[in-house]
Amino acid sequence: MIVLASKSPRRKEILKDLGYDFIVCPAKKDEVFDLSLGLDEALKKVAESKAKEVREFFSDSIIISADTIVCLDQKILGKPKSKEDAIKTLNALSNRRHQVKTGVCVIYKNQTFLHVETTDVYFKKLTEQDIISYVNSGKCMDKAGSYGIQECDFVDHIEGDYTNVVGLPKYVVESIMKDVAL
Ligand SMILES: Cc1cn([C@H]2C[C@H](O)[C@@H](COP(=O)(O)OP(=O)(O)OP(=O)(O)O)O2)c(=O)[nH]c1=O
Repeated sequence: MIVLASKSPRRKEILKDLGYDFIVCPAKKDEVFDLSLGLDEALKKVAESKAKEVREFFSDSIIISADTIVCLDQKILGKPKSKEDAIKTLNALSNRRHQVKTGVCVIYKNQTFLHVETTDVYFKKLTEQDIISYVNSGKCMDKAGSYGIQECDFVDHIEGDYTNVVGLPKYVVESIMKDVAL
C-alpha cells in the first residue's frame, strides 16, 4: 500500500495523476527547519520527519511526503501568518525571481529516498490592487510564499518543473518509485 503523508489537496491530485492507488494520512507535528544544515538538507529533514511520523502507523507501506518552501535572497518565505504578512510577501516577490524548493521523501521498510527539486519562478510586476484582491480571497493562507501558481495570474514564467511549485514534483516521485525495491 502507498500512503501520502500530506494534507495538501494539490499533492493528492498530482499523485492521483500519476496513476497510483494510495491513502492519505497527514503528519501532524510542527515543521522544524535546522538551517545549520543548509537549506536543501534542512528541507530533506522536514520531509523525512513527516514520512517517519506516518510510518509509525503504516510500517509495511510505502510512505510519500514532501515539504515546499519559497526562497527569496536565501530567506525562507513559508505560509503567511496573517493577511498583512501575505501582502508583505507578495510585495517582496513582485517583479522578481525567486526559488520554489520541494523536498520529497519516500520511505519503504529500510529504504529512504530523499530529493530536493528547485524551480525558478519569475513574478510579474504586481499592483496593490492585484495583491489586495488575491489576499482577500483567502487562497494564499495555506501556501508557501502566499501564492498558488495554479490559481493566480502573478507568474510571468518559470524555469523548471511546474508540479514542483504546486507541491510535488511528478517526475521526481515517478523516478524514486521505480527505484523502490518491493
Ligand atoms: C508556491 C506554492 C505553494 N503551494 C502549496 C504547496 C503546499 O501545500 C504548501 C506548502 O506547505 P507545506 O508545509 O509544504 O505542505 P502542507 O502544510 O500544505 O501539507 P503537508 O505538510 O501535510 O504535506 O504550499 C501551492 O499550492 N502552490 C504554489 O504555487
